[in-house]
Amino acid sequence: MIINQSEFSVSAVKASQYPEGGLDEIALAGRSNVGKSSFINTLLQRKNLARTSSSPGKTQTLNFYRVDSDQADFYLVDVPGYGYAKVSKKQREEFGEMIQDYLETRAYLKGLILMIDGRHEPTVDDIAMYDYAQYLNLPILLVATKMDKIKKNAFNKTEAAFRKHLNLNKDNVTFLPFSSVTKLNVDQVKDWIQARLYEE
Ligand SMILES: Nc1nc2c(ncn2[C@@H]2O[C@H](COP(=O)(O)OP(=O)(O)OP(=O)(O)O)[C@@H](O)[C@H]2O)c(=O)[nH]1
Ligand SMILES: [Mg+2]
Repeated sequence: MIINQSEFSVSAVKASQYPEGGLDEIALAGRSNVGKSSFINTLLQRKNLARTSSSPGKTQTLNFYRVDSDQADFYLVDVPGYGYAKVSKKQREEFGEMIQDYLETRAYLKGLILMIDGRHEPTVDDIAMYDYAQYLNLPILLVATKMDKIKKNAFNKTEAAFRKHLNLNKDNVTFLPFSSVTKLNVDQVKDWIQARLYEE
């Protein structure tokens, strides 16, 4: 897939604000600071389209990015990170509701990219999110992020740590190590998205 153009489309906190274009959507979920917004910029070859930050909790709304490609056009949807301690309980509940509403009701949603920090074992929150993603019954691309921080010969350790906590032997799950710094596996991510856009 070749990406021709991309633009920020809309921020939403409720269904009435989702875009009406009728395009398929691919959502990104993962802990705060795991690298979701960086992943979008890397994939779309844009420096600062999605705002990134070294302090967690940067993305607070569902952000829809419209992507024009040589295949079908689609939206990438940046979802606020979970497991961020510095928000109030009420705020966390509102976040949860906003994310659940979107993931459970959006008919255009064709796949979920779940991002987990490749430098550490999956956390309790990561495992809960993975279980929830299974319940949603969507194709899942499980991405191990920040792999530029891991030596090549330790890659299998990361995968083993993931396998220890998450059942990866499922038809709907694809696992990929990734780095926004070295652009590791960007083409494989694009291939996975492309396949989702032509699935019934
Ligand atoms: N080394 C390295 N750092 C990365 C990578 N991806 C992201 N980062 C850094 O991790 C921090 C968080 O990145 P973001 O992309 O803002 O993370 P996010 O998941 O969107 O965070 P929230 O919006 O808070 O949920 C930033 O300091 C990034 O520069 C990567 O592949 N390698
Ligand atoms: Mg973000």
